[in-house]
Amino acid sequence: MDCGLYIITDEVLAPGCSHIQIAKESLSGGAKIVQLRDKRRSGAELFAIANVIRSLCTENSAKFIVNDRLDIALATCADGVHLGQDDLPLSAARALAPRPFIIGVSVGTVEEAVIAEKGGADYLGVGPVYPTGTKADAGPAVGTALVSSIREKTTVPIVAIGGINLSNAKDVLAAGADSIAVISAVICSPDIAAASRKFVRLINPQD
Ligand SMILES: Cc1ncc(COP(=O)(O)OP(=O)(O)O)c(N)n1
Ligand SMILES: Cc1nc(C(=O)O)sc1CCOP(=O)(O)O
Ligand SMILES: [Mg+2]
Repeated sequence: MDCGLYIITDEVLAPGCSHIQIAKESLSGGAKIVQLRDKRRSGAELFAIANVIRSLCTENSAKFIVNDRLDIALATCADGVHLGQDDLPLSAARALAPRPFIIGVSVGTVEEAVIAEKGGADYLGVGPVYPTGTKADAGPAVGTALVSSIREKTTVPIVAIGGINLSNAKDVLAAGADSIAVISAVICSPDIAAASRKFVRLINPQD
């Protein structure tokens, strides 16, 4: 998987800013992966939104991932789906969606990470690295030490998530993360494109 800045959309945190607007602006700031994450909208609404973000990601050579909803991901030709430990099991999702379809899996321990890699996950969402107010049930922060431990035991890309901002992102990368997933530090910023660009420069200082 081509890594880089991974932006997750959230209309609740950014009132007045739609999933589509967040995707458009973060892509213009250089995001390489956009995840549509919405716990409230209907399937019909998600399908319509996902179709637009699918096109935006294609135009910007970025990957499009749908959170939780494999049905929406498949119906809109998304590049992949992100599944948590309580979502559709990885084995069931993989049976419906063979590679190159991307399946990312959330992990909060080394054991979960090893199981997810063995089960065919294409990347591991490791978190919450730092405390976050964005996801109420995220659990306690695992710290960069868990990123390093998972790096030692697995080879698939690590996408670190949870409380990551411009001040701590370097530490997360130094611990072995391949990509950084961000919600509030980008979408609560008055200029989503500019905030994205700053993360992109941290992730790829050579560009
Ligand atoms: C990249 C990435 N990592 C972790 C998550 C969290 O997924 P999950 O545990 O299923 O929680 P919800 O996001 O569904 O509330 C994620 N979405 N993306
Ligand atoms: C969606 C999500 N999943 C997490 C996990 O640990 O699995 S933390 C999180 C929220 C990340 O938002 P912010 O960048 O605003 O902290
Ligand atoms: Mg989920």
